Amino acid sequence: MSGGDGTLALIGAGRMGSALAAGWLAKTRGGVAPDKLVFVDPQLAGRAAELAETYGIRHVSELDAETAKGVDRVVLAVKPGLVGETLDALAGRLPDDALVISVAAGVPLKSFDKRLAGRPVVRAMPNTPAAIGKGVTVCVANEAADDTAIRDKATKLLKAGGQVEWVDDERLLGAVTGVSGSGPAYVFLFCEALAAAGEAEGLPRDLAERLAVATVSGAGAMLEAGDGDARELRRMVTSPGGTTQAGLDALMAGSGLPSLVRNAVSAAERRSRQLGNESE
Ligand SMILES: NC(=O)c1ccc[n+]([C@@H]2O[C@H](COP(=O)([O-])OP(=O)(O)OC[C@H]3O[C@@H](n4cnc5c(N)ncnc54)[C@H](O)[C@@H]3O)[C@@H](O)[C@H]2O)c1
Ligand code: PRO
Repeated sequence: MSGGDGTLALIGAGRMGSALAAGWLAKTRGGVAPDKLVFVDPQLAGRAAELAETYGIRHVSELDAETAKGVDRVVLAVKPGLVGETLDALAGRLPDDALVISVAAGVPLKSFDKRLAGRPVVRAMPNTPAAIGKGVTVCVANEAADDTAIRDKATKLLKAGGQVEWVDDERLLGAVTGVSGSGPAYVFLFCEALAAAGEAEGLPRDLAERLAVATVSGAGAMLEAGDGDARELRRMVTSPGGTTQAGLDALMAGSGLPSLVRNAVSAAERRSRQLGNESE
């Protein structure tokens, strides 16, 4: 089981919340019993609705006092702008020692400390590959959660989605959001662009899409296998004066792909700080 005998409340069962819940419910990874999980969301839809139906998970539109009594872990996955009001509604109901894990981009620990005085809070940044156990989550603890047993409890829960890393400096979470939180979207965009380019060169659309998906996932699997870092693996594909070199030269023309990626991560990091300020 994923730590504790109490109920795990997922507040905000949208895209990220349901990706996390899929990991908790996977027997080999999360092993959270469906009757120990409650979805708290006024509008249960999509993947979360499917999970609720498949596993018979209880669903409420807000955390009522009776349900809240049995809660020992809360994962908060509402939009950053809704964190404040959601916490205000929760604060008086949650048991004092309930662990709160927030995945809201940008929302700082101090916003939680202000509303949940003394409660252990972990601010975490996961990503959607958590749904298949291939995600990565970076965490930072507030003072009340800065304790091995509490960190272990959070790690155990978040590990159902993949790797878990901890940092001590909360300011790093913005850069983490820019790299791994938003990162899957950059990779998906690259995959879309690769398929579209193949189609533009005359490949049938469905073949171009299959080639792009196989290439992105094959390259990712090689990185994961650890038979070399990204630079070494890239060199293995690149014959001097060959086709890959011609393609890479085009990717590096002008300001080049590294500069575009640098700008993307920086823009996401900046937006994360803005979301934090807007959530105050
Ligand atoms: N989507 C991602 O890749 C990703 C990655 C990391 C972190 N996050 C963070 O996760 C959070 C949710 O993002 P998302 O993409 O899943 O958004 P989403 O819109 O898919 O999900 C948000 C959910 O919150 C629900 N909700 C709204 N008000 C609520 C309330 N008062 N109580 C309970 N539930 C309520 C909505 O009905 C919705 O289902 C955000 O804070 C985001 O920064 C998202
Ligand atoms: N998705 C959320 C957003 O786009 C946070 C990281 C990934 O704001």
